[in-house]
Amino acid sequence: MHMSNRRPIVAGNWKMNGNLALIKQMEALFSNAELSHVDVVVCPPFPYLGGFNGSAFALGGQTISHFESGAHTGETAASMLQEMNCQYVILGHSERRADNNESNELVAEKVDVALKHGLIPLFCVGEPEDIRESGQLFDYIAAQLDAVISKVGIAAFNDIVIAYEPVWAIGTGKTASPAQAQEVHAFIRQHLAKQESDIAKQCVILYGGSVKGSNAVELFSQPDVDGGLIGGASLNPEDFLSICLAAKR
Ligand SMILES: O=C[C@H](O)COP(=O)(O)O
Repeated sequence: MHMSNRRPIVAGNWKMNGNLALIKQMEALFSNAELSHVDVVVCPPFPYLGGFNGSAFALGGQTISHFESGAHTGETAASMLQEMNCQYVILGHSERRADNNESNELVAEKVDVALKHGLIPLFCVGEPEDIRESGQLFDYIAAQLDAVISKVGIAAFNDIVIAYEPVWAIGTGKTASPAQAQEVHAFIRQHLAKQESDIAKQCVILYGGSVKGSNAVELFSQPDVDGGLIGGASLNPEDFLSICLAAKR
């Protein structure tokens, strides 16, 4: 049997929350934690990226512009995140798709720009509740994946992390069951495998949506779930640490 060597990732998405005090608390707690089994990422709002000192975790942005630079007021370039020591960037989050009308095609352009600047996209896919109820779940996820595959090519998925986040589970306390998460993660892997089976086996796929210390072990123990993208619980250092400790060993 082929054994994957996928390394777990737990990423905290602070969204538009947090402050300098939270950075201090996080750094104090995480600098003494034994987390050699997992890559921990924190994605704070842009102004706070420069406020982190230690190397207890990697940093990520929450979006980038699809432009490289220039007269685009309010936007942030991939090269700037790279200069501010970011290794990751969240792209295609459902909140940006909804609040900022980000289409599958725009998300694909951003993934392309991120890769060109050496950032690892945390590329989010996931269905709203009505899509799941109408039986279009897999077509919907496939279209989100295909837009990026056709823009950057399947080989680029060596350097892309996928996050499956069912929209109905985000910030609602309504977590996908471990079986529901596994079903979609397996589908994503099979969909990639239609193009390139080794890349499908190696691709890290995170689950996001109301992950907490109390449900993380069960979610992360699913065979195709390689970690999590954590919103609300990433704002509480102890909760976030317990989720990181729950990653597969
Ligand atoms: O990016 C993180 C997700 O949107 C999950 O958020 P949540 O953990 O608050 O449900």
